Order: sequence, then structure tokens, then C-alpha cells
Amino acid sequence: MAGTANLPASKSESNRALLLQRLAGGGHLTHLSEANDTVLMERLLTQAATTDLLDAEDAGTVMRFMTAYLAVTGWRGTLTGAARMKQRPIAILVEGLQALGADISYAEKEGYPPLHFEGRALTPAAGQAELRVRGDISSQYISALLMIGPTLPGGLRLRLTGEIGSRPYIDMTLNLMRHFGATAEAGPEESVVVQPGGYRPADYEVEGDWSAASYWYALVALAPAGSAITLPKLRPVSWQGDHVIQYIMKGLGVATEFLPAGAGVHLTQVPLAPAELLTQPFDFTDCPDLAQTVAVVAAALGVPLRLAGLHSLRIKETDRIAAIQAELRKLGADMPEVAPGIFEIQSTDFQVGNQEIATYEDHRMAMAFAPLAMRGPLRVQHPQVVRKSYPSFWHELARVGVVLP
Ligand SMILES: O=C(O)C1=C[C@@H](OP(=O)(O)O)[C@@H](O)[C@H](O)C1
Ligand SMILES: C=C(OP(=O)(O)O)C(=O)O
Repeated sequence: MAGTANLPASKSESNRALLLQRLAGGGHLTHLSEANDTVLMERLLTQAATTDLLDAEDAGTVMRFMTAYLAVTGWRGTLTGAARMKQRPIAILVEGLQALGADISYAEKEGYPPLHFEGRALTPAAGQAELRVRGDISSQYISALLMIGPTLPGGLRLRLTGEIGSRPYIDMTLNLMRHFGATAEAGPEESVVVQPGGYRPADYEVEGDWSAASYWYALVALAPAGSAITLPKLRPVSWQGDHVIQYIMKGLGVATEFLPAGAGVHLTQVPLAPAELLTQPFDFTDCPDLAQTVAVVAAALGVPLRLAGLHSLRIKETDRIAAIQAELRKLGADMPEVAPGIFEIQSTDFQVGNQEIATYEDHRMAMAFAPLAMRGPLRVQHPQVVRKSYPSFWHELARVGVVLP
């Protein structure tokens, strides 16, 4: 396998940039993602002006970022989502907004979407608003609150509690907020301080999506000797925490070379790291979206990798821990919990041979298992799930000669 594969633009950057552009009242965004999650974000921001029913479908960032935006703009109506979204908790964000004066209630189950907004503008007490927010469920609540911080009369101070997961996404939020003219800094004792003063219009070019790049790393890791792939539009200095895939995959047989002038990366094959390095537990707390990719590659290579920091996977598009386990079992591998919070890839009789991989309405299940096509015939159910983050995924695979039945 060899060639160039186009990545989608980062959906995390795109969805933040769209919200910040709206709050700033301008700025030109280039290379926005074509993913459904981003198309949806853009559509809901526009529709909010004319409708009282919005549907965030299965997009976590859209549900959480729109909740904060609708609260700060005094919108009146109901924000709903797909069946799975109604099982993804949102109380931490709602309680934070309620403490700032929002009138939001639960239209169905307490603590979960859909949400009803009464249309009352936020009325934080005079001075800087201060909230304590748990950081161990989803960083998206924190990003959502931070992004409306500059629009509050006294700004906002968040004190984060518990073990903070997905921290690079909070840093990405702060970086993009500063790009749009806000003053926002992480301070001592897990506090984050956002000064009042709003945003200024700014232009921004979205980087390629490093989470999507992970599937190409997996393909190179599992491809015949001599395979290589070029991925344009990735930068050596990235705001996306998932750029750590370049270090993780170095151990699993893929080297990354950055092309001159920010033109992207070139992936080639290298020998696996020594076994003793590969059996150290790898912590996915900061990069949960990479866990499925890495689990599948390790299983296919027969590496008894240990994975930690997976708890947030249970409340994403599906229970991703259960989904990985069930699908690996079809292939002669498994990922049991061998100690509290530590999962181990066990791969005794790994074979790819016409299995049907279920995808659980989760784009990352489809894309993480697809690279196994390098090792034998394999079917992926409901391939259209990739539209959430990478609509052209199957097309790009076909362009380098990888076609699943
Ligand atoms: O802020 C973001 O753009 C995201 C944060 C992460 O979610 P959690 O903070 O819920 O772990 C990640 O899994 C998701 O795909 C995108
Ligand atoms: C978890 C994800 O998305 P979200 O939480 O935005 O739905 C993801 O893309 O893997």
C-alpha cells in the first residue's frame, strides 16, 4: 500500500472555531470539516435564530457547546439529540449554567438531554463568576463553559475537581479562545480564569484531524512490508492532543516524518519497540479517541498491550469498552480488565477471515477495525457511520487500493 490519503479537517477545532466566530461576530474560517458533526454545528448556530427545536443528533460537542451558547444568548426552546445522546450525561454543564442564572430544565430524564431553555439571559452576580466543575466525566462541559466566559460581565473562573480527562481538549479550547482575542489562562490549583471583554473576529485555518490520522497509522502498521502513506495538512505543532498517535505508533511499527513547510506527514514502517516497552500500561486519559485504534492494532500484531484511562469510553457514541471486547472476540482476541482500570490485549488465535464487525452506531468502531482488511477479508456493518467525523473514509481507502467487501 502506498499513496496520499486526504484527512478530514479536525472536527474539534472546527466546532470550536464556528462557535467562537459566532460570538466574535466575524472572522474567516478555512478548511472547515465536512463531517456531519461540523455541518450540524454550523446549521444549529444558524437555525437557533428562527426555530425553537434543535437536534444535535449524536454529536457530543454540538450538544454541549450549543447548550452553553443557547443559554448565553437567552434562547427559548428545546435542544434534543439521538437516542444515544439521551443517555449521555449533561448535568454538570447544566448545573454550571444554572448557577450563572440560566433557566434550563430536563424535558425527559433528569440529568440528560433533551433540554428545555426558558429564554432567560444569564444573570451572574456582579464580579467574576466562579464555578466548581468536575473534570472526570467529559471535558466538553468545561470547554463549553470556558467559551462563553468572555461574554459574561465579570468573566469566569472555573475550579476543576476530580481527575481531569481529555485535558488537551481544554487546552485546545483556550488556544482557540485566545486566537479570537480572549484572555484566558490556566492558573494554580486547577483553576482557569477567563477575563471579560468578549471576542474579536479572527481568521483561522483548521488543521487536519489527528484522530482520523490514527486509522492510517493503523493501516501502515498492518500493511505488507514497504508500505507508506502521506497525510497532508497535519502540522508539527498541533493543538490536538491526538497528535500523540505519532509517538504511540512508533512503538507499534510506524515512523512519522514531517514534510517541509507544514505540508503534512509521511508514514513508513519501522521495527516494533522491544517487548518490555510495549507491556507498560498506556494511559488514554488525555486521548480517549485513540484507544480503539491502538487496541485493534495491538491485537492484530499479537502485542499484549495494557490500556488504562478508558473510563470515559463507556459514555461515548456507545460503550466503547464493551464494543471493542465483543468485536475482538470475533477475531480470536480479547481485552479483559486484568486489574482495576487496566485492560490487556490478549490475542492468542487472531485471524481475519470474513467476520462481520458490528459498529454500534460508532464511527470509530468502523474506522478502527477497517485496517484489519490488510490481514484478510472483513466486513464492517453500517459503514455509513463514518459520516460523523470522516465522510470520505471509504473513498480514501479505495484510492490507495483498500476495498472492503
Ligand atoms: O472537546 C472535544 O472536541 C472532544 C473531547 C473528547 O470528549 P470528552 O471530553 O467527553 O472525553 C473527545 O472524546 C471528543 O471526540 C471530542
Ligand atoms: C466521542 C466523540 O465525539 P463526541 O463526544 O463529540 O460525540 C468522538 O468523536 O469519538
